[in-house]
Amino acid sequence: MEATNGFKIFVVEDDPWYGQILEYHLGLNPDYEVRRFDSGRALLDHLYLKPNLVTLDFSLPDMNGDELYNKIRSSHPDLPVIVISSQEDIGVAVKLLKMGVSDYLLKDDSTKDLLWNSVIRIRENQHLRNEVETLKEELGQKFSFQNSIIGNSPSLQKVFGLMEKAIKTNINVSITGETGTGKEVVAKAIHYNSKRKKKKFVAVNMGAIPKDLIESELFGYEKGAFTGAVTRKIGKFEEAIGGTIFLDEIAEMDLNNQSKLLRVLQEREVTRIGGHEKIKVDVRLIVATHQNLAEKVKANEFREDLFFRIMGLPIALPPLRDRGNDILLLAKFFMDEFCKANDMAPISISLAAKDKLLKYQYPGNVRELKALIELAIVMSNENEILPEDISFTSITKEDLFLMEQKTLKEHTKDIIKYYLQKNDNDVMNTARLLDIGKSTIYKMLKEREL
Ligand SMILES: Nc1ncnc2c1ncn2[C@@H]1O[C@H](COP(=O)(O)OP(=O)(O)OP(=O)(O)O)[C@@H](O)[C@H]1O
Repeated sequence: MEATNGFKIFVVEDDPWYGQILEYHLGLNPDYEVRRFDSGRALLDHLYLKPNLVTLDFSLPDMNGDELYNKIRSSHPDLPVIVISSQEDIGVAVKLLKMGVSDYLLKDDSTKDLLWNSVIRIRENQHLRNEVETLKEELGQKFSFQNSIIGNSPSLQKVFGLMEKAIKTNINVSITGETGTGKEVVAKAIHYNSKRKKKKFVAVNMGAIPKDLIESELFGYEKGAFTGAVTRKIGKFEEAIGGTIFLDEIAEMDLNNQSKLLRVLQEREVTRIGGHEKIKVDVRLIVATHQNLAEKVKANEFREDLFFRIMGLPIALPPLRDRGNDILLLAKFFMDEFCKANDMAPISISLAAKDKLLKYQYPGNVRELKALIELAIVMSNENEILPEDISFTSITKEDLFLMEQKTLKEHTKDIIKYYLQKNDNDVMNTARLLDIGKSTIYKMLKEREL
């Protein structure tokens, strides 16, 4: 950090000689801007100058350390304070540290060095905290609707409208949609645009955890709760306190674990396995599934009471094939993203290739589109994506049929040819099977159309 943007340290010390020593010593670091005050009042009057750190002599003429510290904390709760005292009273030290002072140093021969180290440590902590804040901000930006959820089809606009509603409150949210439609992206965007954004978004995939481990994963355990529990483990619910827990593939949960989850949601508190303490868990719950939960309730595979508790605000994500032109917006987004990440110049896409993308059915939805665009870029000449660069791995007969650009007459010929081959060129049989006149087939054969 440059001196112009220095780290401001305010030293409060009524003994001018000792104050000068501290001021001189700390001033040896050119990054520090040190100012000295000789009373608590003088410091309070200058807090508007926004120091980064304050050191306090415990016994000042106008007030003592804890009184002054309380006053500082009430107006500047995040300002780190180091107390320097000539009293070797462990009780006072513990009390001040409990109140939240960053460090408590005794006035002796080693004070200067201890102070020097303490300032470095506090500065590093502040730096890390700022970095975390900036990253959280960036993450929030990244997950703002416009940046993270690409598309403006009417079906997606409807989803955005519901998300806006979800963001304003703490209501539970249940997201449904085929695989790869962006359920997790939506859950994250709700979290990072809500009041909870500074706390954690904790995602748990219920389908990926063996059922015997779900309880300990979600609610944690105490040391010694079972063989192998060598340390305490904090569960995902506790981890998400103040934030959001996202339970993906909720339909995969077995009935026993469903009851445990229901209890936690009703009581809003968890008890770690092997523990007694009830821990309040203020979390927003978002669940997702690609299955039909109502059907599972009917089949007695999902508890009805849990179903109603988690349903909250339901958001149904449309499959990609129903989002029209969003396919091309997403393709462009993934093209730019991939080129940027691989230090390539931006690439374009031909009209015929766009057409090919629009005709496909995308069983794997957005995830599949992303993968096939990335592959198409790799296969291309790096200037333009052409139809032959695009290959669909999970192609269905329906896709193939729609993708072939043929007239109805051409399709008819293909069908007749197919049936003729299948029936050993038996015209009578083929005509009967297709319910058309045999003369139509003879005519086509004569004109060499088949
Ligand atoms: N509208 C969108 N805009 C940009 N990227 C998207 C969009 N929807 C999904 N994605 C991307 O597609 C991929 C799959 O999304 P996501 O994991 O959220 O889907 P999902 O529905 O949760 O899938 P699954 O059911 O398999 O868990 C991710 O890489 C995600 O970033």
